[in-house]
Amino acid sequence: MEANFWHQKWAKGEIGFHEGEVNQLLEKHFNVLNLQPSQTVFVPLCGKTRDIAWLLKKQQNVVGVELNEEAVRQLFDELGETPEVTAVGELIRFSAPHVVVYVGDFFKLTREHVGHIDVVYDRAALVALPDSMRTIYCEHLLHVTQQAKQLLITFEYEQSRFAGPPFSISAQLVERYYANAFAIHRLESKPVKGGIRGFDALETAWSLR
Ligand SMILES: C[S@@+](CC[C@H](N)C(=O)[O-])C[C@H]1O[C@@H](n2cnc3c(N)ncnc32)[C@H](O)[C@@H]1O
Repeated sequence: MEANFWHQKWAKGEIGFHEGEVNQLLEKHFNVLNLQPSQTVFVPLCGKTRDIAWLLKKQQNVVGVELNEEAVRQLFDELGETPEVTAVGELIRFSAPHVVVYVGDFFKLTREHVGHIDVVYDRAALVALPDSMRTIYCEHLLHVTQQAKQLLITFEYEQSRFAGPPFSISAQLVERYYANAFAIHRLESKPVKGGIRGFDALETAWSLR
């Protein structure tokens, strides 16, 4: 997916992926992560997810990355924070107490940018990318986070029904991307209310550790 595809989605307000409230699977399965207060959660391709506010309330530190600057401005507005904004090479760093979000391309992010990461929370990031980008996404994610354990949330549906995003991610695909790095456990699968574009779909939470 080209950057312009996403910038247009944000400009037109076509952000059906944005939940507007905390993700229920995150809320339900957060405890399996065994995080201590002040540990750091990395949220790739974060948009303006409300999950960040929820993680901050749980006393976690959060690092995110998002292509669209306006989305990140809205994220900080909704957090009630005025971010400090600094240019860092090709990225722009927005920061407030306990939260840093880089504006720019995830693939330009380095280990130095993110620092030590305890857990990755991937909701609607892996599923946002086409097959051709997913292997390199997973490799880069493992590299920058030094293989931090993950709570991964995916969708699964009959891919022939429509072209993504979101793309359908089967258990076999999760294995293909991550079996070399992690033990993979399906925590829960539940139907997506109203489906995706009217088609039946499952939302699944995975523990990768
Ligand atoms: C499907 S949305 C999910 C957003 C968020 N995770 C959520 O749950 O609401 C995918 C997001 O990834 C961003 N994105 C896409 N490609 C990216 C890239 N290469 N680097 C950083 N962000 C990217 C898009 O702008 C979009 O906001």
